[in-house]
Amino acid sequence: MKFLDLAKVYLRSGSGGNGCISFRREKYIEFGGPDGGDGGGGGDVWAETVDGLNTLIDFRYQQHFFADNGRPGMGRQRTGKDGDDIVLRVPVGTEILDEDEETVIADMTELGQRVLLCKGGNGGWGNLHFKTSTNQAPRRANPGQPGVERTVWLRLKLIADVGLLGLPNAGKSTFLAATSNARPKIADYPFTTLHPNLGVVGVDGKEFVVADIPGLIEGAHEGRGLGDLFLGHVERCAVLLHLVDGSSGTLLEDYDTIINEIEQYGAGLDDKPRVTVLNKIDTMDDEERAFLREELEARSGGKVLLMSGASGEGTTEVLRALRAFIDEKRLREAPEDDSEWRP
Ligand SMILES: Nc1nc2c(ncn2[C@@H]2O[C@H](COP(=O)(O)OP(=O)(O)OP(=O)(O)O)[C@@H](O)[C@H]2O)c(=O)[nH]1
Ligand SMILES: [Mg+2]
Repeated sequence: MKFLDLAKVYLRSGSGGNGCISFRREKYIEFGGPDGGDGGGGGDVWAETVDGLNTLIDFRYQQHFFADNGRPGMGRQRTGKDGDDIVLRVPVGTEILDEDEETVIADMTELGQRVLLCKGGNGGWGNLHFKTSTNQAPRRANPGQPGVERTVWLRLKLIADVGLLGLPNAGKSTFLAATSNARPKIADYPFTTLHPNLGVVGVDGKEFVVADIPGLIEGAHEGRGLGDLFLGHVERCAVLLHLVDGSSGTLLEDYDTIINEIEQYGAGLDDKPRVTVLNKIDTMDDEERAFLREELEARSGGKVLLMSGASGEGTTEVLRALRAFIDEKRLREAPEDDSEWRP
């Protein structure tokens, strides 16, 4: 089971522009000297860590990054325009690997870190450069150097911000599918190997990662050993989202089952902030909603949100509640040196 986000990208820096062959032409000057300018440099391809990203999902939509070519030099000593650089914006924590998927080219651990992946080709010299004492009218200029092509992998260890809890059939997958529709489930990446019950959801322009973790609780329950990787992820969750199926007819028992499992599991899971949701409210009328909510609030000792993953009702409020806990945790953990802060 891997919580890794992977993306393969194709990069190419720009070629340099050709140098120019040209001679001065002015009134009263019969044989003007060479005045051909140099070609512009080709654009580079860089990677840079930026704020506000915590997945590689953008690279699902764009995999080719080609920087612009430099423009050729021109007469009257004019240098060609440089090609624009192109910058891959990646989250902090991204590793960049060579095509072999083993050689690490760069480990992007700090905010604002920049690494050059493909250098643009140099522009060629114009004939101005080739003037010598013996040759005052060189008919020679250099071509621009070609750009560099390269394929690299981006690899990011995903941090699950939210752990999704609930009995089988509570509606976890439905919730993930409904809330991650604008940003598709990570499992749908054509180029990743991920646990399927993991999704990226977005609310108010920020995204976070929700991981379905009941498998892990069942595992603990049966006394099976669990990988450190997995535990690490749960420990780093900012908040747990507990979905309780309001249509099961066994609301409080269902709730207790999960709470017992959390307590047995240990690893600080029961100290995590929790958002409790009464799900499948599309099956109930207002009276039933109010009644079940009251029951659940009394049992959980906290606020209960109402939601239907199927109809979408209440999902935004749930996402916002999760978001608030995530923001709070990130603020709390922000070091004095804010370079590691990851929104
Ligand atoms: N009426 C209604 N049905 C829902 C809702 N959410 C899920 N369901 C149904 O409940 C059943 C289980 O939904 P899933 O999303 O697969 O539940 P799950 O929690 O992922 O289940 P497991 O993967 O088995 O743990 C499906 O038949 C869904 O169509 C809801 O909000 N309203
Ligand atoms: Mg499911």
